[in-house]
Amino acid sequence: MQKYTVVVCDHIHEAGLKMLQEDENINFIMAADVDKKELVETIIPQADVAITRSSTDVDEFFIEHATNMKAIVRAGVGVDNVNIPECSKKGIIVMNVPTANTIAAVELTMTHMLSCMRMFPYSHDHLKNQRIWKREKWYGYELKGKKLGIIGFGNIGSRVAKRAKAFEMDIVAYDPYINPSKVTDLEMTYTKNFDDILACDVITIHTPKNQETINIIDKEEVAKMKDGVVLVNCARGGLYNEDALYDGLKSGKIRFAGIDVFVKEPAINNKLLDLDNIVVSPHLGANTYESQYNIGTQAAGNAIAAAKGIAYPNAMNLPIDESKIPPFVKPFLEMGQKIGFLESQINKSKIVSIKVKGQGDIANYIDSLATFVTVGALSHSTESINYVNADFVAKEKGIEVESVNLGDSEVYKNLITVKITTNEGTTSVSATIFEDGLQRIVATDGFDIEFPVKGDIIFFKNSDVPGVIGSVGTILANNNVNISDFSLARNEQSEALAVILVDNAVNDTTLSELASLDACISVNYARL
Ligand SMILES: NC(=O)C1=CN([C@@H]2O[C@H](COP(=O)(O)OP(=O)(O)OC[C@H]3O[C@@H](n4cnc5c(N)ncnc54)[C@H](O)[C@@H]3O)[C@@H](O)[C@H]2O)C=CC1
Ligand SMILES: O=C(O)CCC(=O)C(=O)O
Repeated sequence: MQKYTVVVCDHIHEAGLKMLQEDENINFIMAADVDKKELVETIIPQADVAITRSSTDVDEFFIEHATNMKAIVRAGVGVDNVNIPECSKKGIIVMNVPTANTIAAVELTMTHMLSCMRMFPYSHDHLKNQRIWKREKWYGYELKGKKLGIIGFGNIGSRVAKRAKAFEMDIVAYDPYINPSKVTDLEMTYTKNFDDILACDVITIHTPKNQETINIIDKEEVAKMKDGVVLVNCARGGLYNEDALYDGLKSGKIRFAGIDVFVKEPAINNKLLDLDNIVVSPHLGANTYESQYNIGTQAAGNAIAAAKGIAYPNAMNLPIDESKIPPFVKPFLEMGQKIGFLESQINKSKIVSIKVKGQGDIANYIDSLATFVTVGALSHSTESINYVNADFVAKEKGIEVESVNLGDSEVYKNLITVKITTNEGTTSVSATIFEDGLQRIVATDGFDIEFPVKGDIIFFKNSDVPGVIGSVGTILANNNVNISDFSLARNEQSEALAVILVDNAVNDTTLSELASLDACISVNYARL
């Protein structure tokens, strides 16, 4: 009888373990208490499938040893600790369990919010452990009538909003990737201006952790907040910069914080723990019996299906069976995904439609290409998007996806064009791959301009007048931003576009300085 090895790397509910134990095709190894290095070096090489939670990083070291691995099941939502591109390279499918712990995370957020307002753990400790009865010491604040700023209005954020509304809070939501009606239909305020969030009495975050959301609250944002603000983070460590949080709490600018997640976990030596105006929990967002039962059983079921090769529910990547497609197709699919991601960064708003056109032989694979573009375009705003459900998720979000086969290509052997329309405008990017494998964008928004599909890219559009390039160069130099590649093009409307590749990340101050140049029409920035 064929046997498959499923390794459970972190603790999951016993109902899930029982499912694995009882399946006669599964050889199940419980390794939650094994030292991580030993796990990776001695157990992971045997595994067909691994089940992980946030305590096991699926990093290059792990993947290097996953010589037999078909799939990884992340028993939870966030996949920021899974190196998905490396898994794809090795042909390992990554699956998550997206909604099973939503309510647990929502209720923990409310717990933190209330604990902060009433300093509950501190009064409890005073009476229970110190045996002091001092009612006058423990005056708190009410949620009623306070403004709650919610960053990220997905599964968790929207449900926190509904519960907070029942506490008679005024809700202000910031999420550029949803239809504003999702918020306004609930008689809450939708904003595109992040400063409206910073002006709230209580702020909570519920976004994925990615390049755009890391440090979304930093020193500059804390400085803009109301004195005595309360901050809650039950999403991921590092969304609020931990130094900014520490300084804000220490100075009293932030009155209280409720924190479930940390940049480095386990966080037993984190300096935030030294403060007296913080409520902390050891990443317990998903820790309810109900949620762990749901996650454990779903993760085990998915792991069994994947081990047997029957199904890959919630697959987040699609390792391509290269024997089934011509070799030139895979890099185009990868490039299509990058272009979707690029455009979603330069045209940040609710996506209305995605149109993908192909010329040359690649046009025969245009539907697959459209799927990859859709995954790229939605990936940083929703962690539940994958190659299997991309069409479904797009439909659910009211996004029209169209793929067009334009037949032969006149100039390039193969050419793809991706046009993304959002509530705020349209962007278009055409790209090809040259014989030497170089992926190049060859046109964008009506400008014929060539640059590589990688790195940190600034798009600076300006009126075509003298002296602009010099000023742009000076601003970048003054901000220690090193230029690695500079391309320039003009259109017939006397506008110019500079595409500037730089060696390091560009901060908001630099972008604002560029935007303040008289000739500037727009500045956009993307990281690939
Ligand atoms: N503490 C814990 O144990 C748990 C933590 N989580 C974390 O919570 C996060 C959110 O989970 P869900 O609500 O299920 O995900 P979701 O995908 O349903 O919602 C995420 C929302 O964030 C929005 N978003 C993305 N980028 C944004 C940005 N730059 N600014 C504002 N909004 C942005 C998206 O449009 C989306 O509406 C997960 O990514 C995970 O990391 C989830 C479960 C448990
Ligand atoms: O229990 C865990 O592994 C953490 C849950 C979590 O953070 C998630 O699902 O994103």
